[in-house]
Amino acid sequence: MSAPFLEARDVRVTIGGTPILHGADLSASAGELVAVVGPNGAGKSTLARAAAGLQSIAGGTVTWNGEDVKRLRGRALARTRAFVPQRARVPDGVTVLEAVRIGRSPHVRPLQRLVAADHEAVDRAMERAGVAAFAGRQLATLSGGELQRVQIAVGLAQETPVLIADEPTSALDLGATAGLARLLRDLVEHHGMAVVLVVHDLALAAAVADTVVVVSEGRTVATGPPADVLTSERLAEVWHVDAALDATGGRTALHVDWLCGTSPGGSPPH
Ligand SMILES: Nc1ncnc2c1ncn2[C@@H]1O[C@H](COP(=O)(O)OP(=O)(O)OP(=O)(O)O)[C@@H](O)[C@H]1O
Repeated sequence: MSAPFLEARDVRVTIGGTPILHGADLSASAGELVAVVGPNGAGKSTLARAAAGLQSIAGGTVTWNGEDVKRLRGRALARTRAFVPQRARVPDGVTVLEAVRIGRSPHVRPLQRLVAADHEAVDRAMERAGVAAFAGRQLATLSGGELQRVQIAVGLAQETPVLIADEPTSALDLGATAGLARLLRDLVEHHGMAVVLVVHDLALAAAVADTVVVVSEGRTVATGPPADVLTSERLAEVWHVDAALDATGGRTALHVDWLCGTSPGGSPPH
């Protein structure tokens, strides 16, 4: 792994007078998959948006290859990172193919048509995200999981060195989730990409990530390899559950004592 391509340090975000992030850090290098985990409302999406240059920050720094994200705009930013949002906007009358072609637009000169290389990139992205079979369907007719895969295809068509995906598996079935896990690993291992994945499934995070970043109450509270970070002590402290990560033989599982613990927001189990 090289020096961090994306580096967000001590990021502070205030929305409508309310502090949302007050000291969050996140970095990602080429060939690294970083999973951002944490409870509901911890600030994961806000951090991902700030890192992607989509959320203005009140303090701290976000740099891409050493350059302040504020200096990157429009097409330059869109060629640097793809951002797969948690909730996709679904414009009326747009097909899957058209949406993925829009994803390609940062590479197309203004008022120019897509050239052969762009069509190939669009086809490749649809194939890899598993949406080619319904390329002609209107977005508004898709299931939640199908739409989520289209969002991934849109991001892949951008062919950026960095992909930031905010809970891209939340609507996916088990097989589609495993397929996406393999795809993300392929992007970092064989294409040298940096991938930032916001995800709730800690077993999945442990399986795919090189580095796990734990965000809690607007701060980064731990960063490191999954087994070092997702300890039972931290699961109790941050998520208020009695649980243990089991990562043996290439399989990961989270063993949770579902009925032990406290209600959300309560104190940790004893
Ligand atoms: N535009 C906004 N206006 C007011 N509050 C906001 C806004 N955006 C986010 N927040 C608040 O900031 C906090 C962090 O939100 P964020 O979406 O970053 O959390 P998250 O960790 O991604 O949560 P989840 O896991 O539930 O998706 C939440 O309490 C949320 O309600």
